[in-house]
Amino acid sequence: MGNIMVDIHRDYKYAIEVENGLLDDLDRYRNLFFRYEKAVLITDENVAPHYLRQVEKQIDKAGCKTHAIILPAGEGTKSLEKAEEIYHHFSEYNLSRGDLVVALGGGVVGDLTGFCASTYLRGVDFIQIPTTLLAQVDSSVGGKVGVNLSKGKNLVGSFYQPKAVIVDPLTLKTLNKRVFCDGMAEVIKYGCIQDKGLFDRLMMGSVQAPPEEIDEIIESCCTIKRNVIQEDERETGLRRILNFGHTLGHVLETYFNYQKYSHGEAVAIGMYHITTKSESRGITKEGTSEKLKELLLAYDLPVTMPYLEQERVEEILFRDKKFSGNKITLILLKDIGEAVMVSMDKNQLVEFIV
Ligand SMILES: NC(=O)c1ccc[n+]([C@@H]2O[C@H](COP(=O)([O-])OP(=O)(O)OC[C@H]3O[C@@H](n4cnc5c(N)ncnc54)[C@H](O)[C@@H]3O)[C@@H](O)[C@H]2O)c1
Ligand SMILES: O=C(O)C(=O)C[C@@H](O)[C@H](O)[C@H](O)COP(=O)(O)O
Ligand SMILES: [Zn+2]
Repeated sequence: MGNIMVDIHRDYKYAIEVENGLLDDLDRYRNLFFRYEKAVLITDENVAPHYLRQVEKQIDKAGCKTHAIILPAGEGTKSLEKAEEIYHHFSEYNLSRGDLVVALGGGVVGDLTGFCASTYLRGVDFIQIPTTLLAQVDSSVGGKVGVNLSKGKNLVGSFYQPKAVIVDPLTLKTLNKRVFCDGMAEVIKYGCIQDKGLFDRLMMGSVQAPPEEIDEIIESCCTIKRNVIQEDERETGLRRILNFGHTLGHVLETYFNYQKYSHGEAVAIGMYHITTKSESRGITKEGTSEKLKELLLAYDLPVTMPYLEQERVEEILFRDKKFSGNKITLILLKDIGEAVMVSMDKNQLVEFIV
């Protein structure tokens, strides 16, 4: 059980605490809550019945008045329309720069809440209480916040770090299997890009939610992400490796209007597909894509590319925010645990992945 410090620069230093039962022990954050007169808690309809009251009670007890916003669950909620609704709530509630916003939920709630916190009054403090595996290993850390447009994934957003990340792996007990496996896609991503030991450990046996070891896995992933973002908060270099599998993954999510594939599933197909391509070109060690496929399938994640119309793929692909002019940096594997960045132009990208 650990406390991982993120130290980006003077203004951005926060702890990621990972501990079973932490949601029953928010008293240890009383010095943080005490700083704020009021807090707006944002969550969704699936998370609220399990955890909202528990969190509200403890924040209230610390002397910070709470107000809750319960959103519909699902990727469709990560939208400008919902952001606007949240801004209205903030203004009705007279939220000030001296108040706090709390994201209690998965990556959808976290990304949207962080985005609203980063933009309302040009910035209100926020904390992350992630309740899905994906949010605990990835989205709650590192400060990428934002919303989707129908034309593309996460096209509107900012970098805005939370004041704290509070991870209670016991919340994973109420997740359904599909959502748990989504999170495993990002865990597998970390193994692929930087941690062969983690990849091999996953290959040795199936991890269920929440097993004894899930807290260790969460900590390993958060430590990798912390190290990456401490070196490169704004994704001008190393941070790009966290996007392995995402170039195609985001195309798939957008192409099907965020309905067919969850984020983890789309990333799973993206990682496998790109690795078969790079392997066939001799960039990736032979056999890597087979190993990756075996691991993804073990977590019921998809690997098969659906039929896609090339014109529409290109239209979505070319809006990827990793483009700078005509050039994009694509993340590939040399081997399990070793990512490489390859710069290519639009034509080369299409040739490479389509
Ligand atoms: N900001 C980042 O760095 C980053 C990183 C990775 C992914 N993301 C984003 O995260 C989003 C996906 O997040 P997600 O997979 O957590 O999806 P999600 O937030 O939609 O949650 C998945 C489902 O699980 C439910 N749920 C959440 N916690 C629960 C719990 N403890 N018990 C029962 N049900 C629970 C939710 O209501 C939802 O139905 C995508 O939009 C993706 O782009 C962002
Ligand atoms: O934190 C990052 O950096 C990542 O790329 C993590 C990804 O898992 C995540 O899906 C992220 O939201 C993708 O960001 P985007 O900038 O490609 O939209
Ligand atoms: Zn992701």
